[in-house]
Amino acid sequence: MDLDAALGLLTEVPDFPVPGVLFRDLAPLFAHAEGFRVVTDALAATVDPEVDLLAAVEARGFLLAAAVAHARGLGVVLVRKPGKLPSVAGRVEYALEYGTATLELPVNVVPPHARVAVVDDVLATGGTVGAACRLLEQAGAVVSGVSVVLELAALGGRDALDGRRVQSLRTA
Ligand SMILES: O=P(O)(O)OC[C@H]1O[C@H](OP(=O)(O)OP(=O)(O)O)[C@H](O)[C@@H]1O
Ligand SMILES: Nc1ncnc2[nH]cnc12
Repeated sequence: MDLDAALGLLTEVPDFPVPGVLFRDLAPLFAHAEGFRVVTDALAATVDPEVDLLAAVEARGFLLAAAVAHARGLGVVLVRKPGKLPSVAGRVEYALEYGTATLELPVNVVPPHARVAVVDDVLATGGTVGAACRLLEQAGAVVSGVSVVLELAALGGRDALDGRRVQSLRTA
């Protein structure tokens, strides 16, 4: 299966989770052994060889980052939604395409000056990945780049990331 066919496993769901949003559902891709491998290998190839660590945002980002981490021999910083972490190193609030949210960074997982690549499934407004980048940078890390499966260009996520390097497998 090639990358185009693998990305063809994504489906579009109108008016989810709120009216007016065209939701891009990666569940069929995650459930397809070959499609998932093709996409995670392609995503792994976008990650700067010099990085020390990956970071990902709960929940879909965790799945992709774990596969990329395995492929590249890296660890993953788990950036979490509120109330999950016993000790919080940093917290940011941000706006989503559909609502607002908060992310938290665990203590003692990001070494100062670590070079970190952020992995996620969808870049929409950039609120989520931007918040993760700010958390990592507040902790003293350097964000070397952002790798996503799908970029929704009309929502301006790339511009919201203030010049950080963004690589997407597909732009819609
Ligand atoms: O660029 P943005 O506008 O911030 O949107 C992209 C984010 O939205 C989705 O996460 P969601 O919060 O829906 O969580 P999930 O992974 O738990 O489904 C997606 O997984 C991205 O992280
Ligand atoms: N349209 C969308 N589809 C899937 N995930 C999203 N996250 C933010 N916007 C999204």
